Amino acid sequence: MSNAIASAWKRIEACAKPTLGELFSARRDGGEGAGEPAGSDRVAMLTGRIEWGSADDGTSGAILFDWSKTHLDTALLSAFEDLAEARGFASKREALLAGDIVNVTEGRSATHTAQRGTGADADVEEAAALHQRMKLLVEAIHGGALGEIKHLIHVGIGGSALGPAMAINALARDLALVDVHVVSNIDGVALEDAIEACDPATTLIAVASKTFTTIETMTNAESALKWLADNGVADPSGRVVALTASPEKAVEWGVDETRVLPFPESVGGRYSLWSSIGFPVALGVGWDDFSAMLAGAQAVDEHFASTDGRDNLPLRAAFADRYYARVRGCETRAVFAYDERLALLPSYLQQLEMESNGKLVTADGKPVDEPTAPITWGGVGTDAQHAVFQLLHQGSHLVPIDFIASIAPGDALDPAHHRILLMNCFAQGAALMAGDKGSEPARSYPGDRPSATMLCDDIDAATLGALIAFHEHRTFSNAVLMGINPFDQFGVELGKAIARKIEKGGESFDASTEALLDAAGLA
Ligand SMILES: O=P(O)(O)OC[C@H]1O[C@](O)(CO)[C@@H](O)[C@@H]1O
Repeated sequence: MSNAIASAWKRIEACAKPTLGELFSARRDGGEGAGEPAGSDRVAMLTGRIEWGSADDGTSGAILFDWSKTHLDTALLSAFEDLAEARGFASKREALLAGDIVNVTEGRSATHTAQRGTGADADVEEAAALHQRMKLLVEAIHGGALGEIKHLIHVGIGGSALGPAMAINALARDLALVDVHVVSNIDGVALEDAIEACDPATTLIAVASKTFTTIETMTNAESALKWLADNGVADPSGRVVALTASPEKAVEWGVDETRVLPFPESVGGRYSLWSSIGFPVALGVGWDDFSAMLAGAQAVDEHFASTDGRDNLPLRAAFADRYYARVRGCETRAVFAYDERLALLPSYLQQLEMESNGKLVTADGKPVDEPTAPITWGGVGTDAQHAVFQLLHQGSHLVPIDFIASIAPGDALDPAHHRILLMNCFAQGAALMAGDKGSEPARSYPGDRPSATMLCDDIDAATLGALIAFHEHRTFSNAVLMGINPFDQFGVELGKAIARKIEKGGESFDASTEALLDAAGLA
């Protein structure tokens, strides 16, 4: 570790640890904290907005990012700025956005931002050409080129499924043009659920796999085609669209080249919603919404690319993430979406953050000397309040929390629904921070528990794009602060290799695994 990195951490660790209450009042013992912004000045210091679009054409939107209920203060912000500088944050960000090799272990660039127009010219042009093909295909399908299509079964897993599933769940509630079902699990129950809801005569299958080799996806795809064939579809392969970075494999598998939408190898699976992996979103809710999602993400890219230090909101969020993981020993971070439309966001962020930053070595192969990605978990408010918030308020773990909410409601019912939803969201943040002494130990709340709030104007396609891009850049910023490569995922390979060996047979394993195989009749 360089001296500059070590000394930035020394400063961070030596910072005083005022409580959130003290930070808001700037009153501390011994006169400490004099000059520290308090009250609304603190809120102003730690709150920022990212906006996009124009009110004239109805495309405007914004997200307010309020990190004031975290323990970040001026001393920590400045020490973390030094850490970011020591880690070469600005040049690493530039390398990412210029399409340089940032995924060093695989010798690749990471060009997901180019898919929404932020990146090197050649990458942006390649993305525009892909989007043009995708748009033509979506419009042709909507226009009946493949016959009447009412349903899409999107088969994929991990990054090839979580983004489409989340986006469809958020955006296709009232206006689905095509009824989309995302099937990921190899458990046949998942595909059965989808096919029961679809009419084979009007169903299209999208096979989404970057590698086009993933066993779950290929097995589900074969079964989906068999279902079409068994149910009177004369040419099942004529009903398949392939979304992949391995177009030759898709063609070999039997998909007509005109229905293969190839995205670049440099777009990572968990960063691929912007590429042809977003096809079900475009087909399900229309091209305009898919484009709006890209535009919302691009607005965040612009902020991320052009804002320095503590004012860079994804980087500021990463300062707090690193602080809680390393200084306060928090092993998890929870995300609660106070909006039914974002019900699948916590699972999406789980993959994004844990697959990117759950690592043991730095980008140059040395052991990481700090805790890497915390475990991301979460759920939907207010349901989670009545299930897991007991531990968050009174448990022995310190869990930094993100709240995400929308000012505009997603429902047309009595406004009381949305009012109560938002009041609950804000009340939880306030209660976690303030605590309460209570009349007896069991009824007391320690307080001083941190949270951040992302308050969206509305949940629409652009907002969803902006939220995801914010978390992509937050994840990247965390990786830079730790010196790790967020773009590989070798940790998932060993289990896959052992599953292949089991399938092949002829190898023996440990006694427990052998006994389990035996008990299940797989030995
Ligand atoms: O898109 P593919 O190649 O089928 O891979 C699916 C998922 O599997 C993983 O490689 C993990 O096993 C993810 O990174 C990826 O999103």
